[in-house]
Amino acid sequence: MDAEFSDLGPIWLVGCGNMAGAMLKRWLDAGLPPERVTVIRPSGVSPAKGVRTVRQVPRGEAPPRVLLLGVKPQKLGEVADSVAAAIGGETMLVSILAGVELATLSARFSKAGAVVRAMPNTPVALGRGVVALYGEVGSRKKELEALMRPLGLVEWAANEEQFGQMAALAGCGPAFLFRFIDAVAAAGTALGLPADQALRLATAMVDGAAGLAAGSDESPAVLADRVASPGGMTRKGLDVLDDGAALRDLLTRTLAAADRRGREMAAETR
Ligand SMILES: NC(=O)C1=CN([C@@H]2O[C@H](COP(=O)(O)OP(=O)(O)OC[C@H]3O[C@@H](n4cnc5c(N)ncnc54)[C@H](O)[C@@H]3O)[C@@H](O)[C@H]2O)C=CC1
Ligand SMILES: O=C(O)[C@@H]1CCC=N1
Repeated sequence: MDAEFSDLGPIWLVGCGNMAGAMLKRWLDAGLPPERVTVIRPSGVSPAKGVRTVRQVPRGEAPPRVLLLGVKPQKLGEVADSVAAAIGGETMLVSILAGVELATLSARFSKAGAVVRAMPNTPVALGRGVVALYGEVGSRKKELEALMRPLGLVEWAANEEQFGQMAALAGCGPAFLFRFIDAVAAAGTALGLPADQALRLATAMVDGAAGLAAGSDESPAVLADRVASPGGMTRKGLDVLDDGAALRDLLTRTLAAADRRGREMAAETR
């Protein structure tokens, strides 16, 4: 844990669903004191012991150091006025909303001392996620990075277009990989394996292979070659995936579709 991590906050989470909830879980697991966190959610149900949970953005309280916007992009209008009224110059506003541009956020939350976009993914719950960042946070950069580092790999985007591309790859990516696991399991079932066993094998295989790739200095191409014995089984399978760059083409179209939707959403909320 960073020395300064346990001193971060107060942090308010406006919306605490799948994504903000995953971030909170990891922060608490990493040692963030729960009493530094306030969750604002319609149910009023506390997501974790010791976390103050309220139904509406508090009024008349000292502004938080960090306010994480974690609602769906379509809900921005619903929470914007109460959030704008509650923040101050000491507040760093962190938005995880896909497709809502920095300029839109800065205009709505002009009182905030800093406004930044963050694009996490759900594996942050394990501290093995990715967080893309984009914005001008000035002197708050170290504090923001200390907050995000326990979540996994933290990468800054050079510009907002790149931030959207990072969102398509890493923010959406877990869903694409889950589809891949399902597809491998279905293919194993088609070979003749029992479905439950095929899913167990597919999941463990992806977990182990990803760990190997993450811990290796070799490229994925070299690691694939190490699996493929000359004249053996794997090469025949790779030939199918590589034919006409079939897998690469499929994923290029997949990420492009996600990126395009992010740009459409930005236009809709501009
Ligand atoms: N799910 C993911 O993998 C990722 C999601 N995001 C972004 O995270 C945001 C949330 O997405 P999810 O967590 O997937 O959705 P979600 O639907 O699970 O969470 C949204 C939460 O906002 C709450 N909410 C609704 N109205 C509210 C209000 N007026 N005040 C406070 N809370 C309110 C809902 O009760 C819900 O729990 C979206 O903007 C999305 O673009 C970003 C990266 C990855
Ligand atoms: O699907 C979405 O719009 C969000 C952005 C990245 C992951 N989920």
